[in-house]
Amino acid sequence: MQLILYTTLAMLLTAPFVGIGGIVLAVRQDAPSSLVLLVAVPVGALTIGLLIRQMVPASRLLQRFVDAVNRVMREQITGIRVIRAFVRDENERLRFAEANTDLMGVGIRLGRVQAFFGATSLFISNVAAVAVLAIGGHRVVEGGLQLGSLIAFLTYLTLTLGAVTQGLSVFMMAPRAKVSAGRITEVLVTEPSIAEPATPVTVEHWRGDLELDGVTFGYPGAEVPVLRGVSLAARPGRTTAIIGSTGSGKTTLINVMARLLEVDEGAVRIDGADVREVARRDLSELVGLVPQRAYLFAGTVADNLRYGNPAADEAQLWHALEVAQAAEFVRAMPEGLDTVIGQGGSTVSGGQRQRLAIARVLLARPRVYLFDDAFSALDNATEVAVRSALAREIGDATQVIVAQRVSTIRAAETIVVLEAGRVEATGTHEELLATSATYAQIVDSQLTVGEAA
Ligand SMILES: Nc1ncnc2c1ncn2[C@@H]1O[C@H](COP(=O)(O)OP(=O)(O)OP(=O)(O)O)[C@@H](O)[C@H]1O
Repeated sequence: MQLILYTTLAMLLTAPFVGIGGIVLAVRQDAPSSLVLLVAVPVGALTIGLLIRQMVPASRLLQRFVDAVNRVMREQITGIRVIRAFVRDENERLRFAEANTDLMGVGIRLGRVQAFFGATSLFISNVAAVAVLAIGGHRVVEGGLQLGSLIAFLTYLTLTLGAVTQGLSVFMMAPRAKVSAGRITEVLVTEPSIAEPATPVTVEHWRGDLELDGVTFGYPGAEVPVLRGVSLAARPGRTTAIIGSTGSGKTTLINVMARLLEVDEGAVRIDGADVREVARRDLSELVGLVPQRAYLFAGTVADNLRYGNPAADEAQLWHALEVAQAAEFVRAMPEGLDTVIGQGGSTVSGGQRQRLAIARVLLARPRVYLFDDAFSALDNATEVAVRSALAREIGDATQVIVAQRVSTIRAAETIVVLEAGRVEATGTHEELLATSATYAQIVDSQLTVGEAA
């Protein structure tokens, strides 16, 4: 897109002036020789036009193949460890070679037409020059034309034909630019599915009383909904845990609570206000989420923590780290809070990343904390320490915890058992042991594993 804009400004806009100016000046130098221009310009324009038409499909293909090579390369770089672990190097090499061969094929085809394009325009221009010399030369000999005028005419001729070639060559780039423009437009016209409310509700003091009422949600294009008629309540000052087998919809449920996904039916309410009626900024301050895969940005530890609260001072950062049991390892880092973390948190371990993400959300001081499997990479002792420090720190805020381990959730005031997107049972650990077969099964499987170990 940048290239076509530049060439349009630099060439397409100037070409008509140069072309027309050249013709006018040439005719003024010598009218009879201008007959050559009358033939050369249309012939040149037509031939070049036809060549460009030839290039259009190839240019379009080229853009697609460039895409394919980029896609394969990106996948291979991201998945390099998996490729090595499964010794798929050779297959991947072949996949890359295949994408590259396609690109090379169309590149060569296009290169050939382009080379022909250059040669043809030069040929037309030279034939025209020979014709001018033949006509004009006679007239110079006969004394009807000055030698200087003939040379000047030749210059104007070259200028005019050059302008025609240049002007038309911009169209050569048009097909690729059109493909690119299409993609940019696709992004620009995408409407966010999470809309800002027209008249947002304002609540003076949020308490964080979270309620889900008959929530149904399905991912776009999926045949069956992931969540079906889920109703539950998470009260301030209490811990509500969600447990269920893999794929039962726990992460989806958490995302619906934070309004990162919009419900299809039912409603999510905080302090009685439908989250769709709450301004998105208010909601993001109200609800703090530690996602399943905590993401850290390239930057220092402090930068990452301040993502939760840009105004936090050092003492607040250290306090949050203490609560998240992260202070010790941050202190041990070469530059403490100013240690640079690699992109995506690549230079810290999974457990360290989780603890930094917990510290980050603590700094934001939301009223509702959503922990999506946020303790999974911590050993038992660290998890217990984090959980008890958290409980003291966040006091009467609402806590929703998704976990796989029963030990993480057994003390929660309310445990919700999610099965295939439905609430199968709700209660305390003891109640569920007596009433929910699924819960008893989960507990049993973990005990067995524990005992066997
Ligand atoms: N972005 C998505 N698009 C389409 N389907 C999705 C998407 N994310 C999740 N799903 C589907 O929704 C279902 C529930 O996924 P979800 O991640 O909520 O489960 P979960 O209970 O958190 O699982 P886990 O314990 O493995 O993290 C799965 O069947 C999954 O295939």
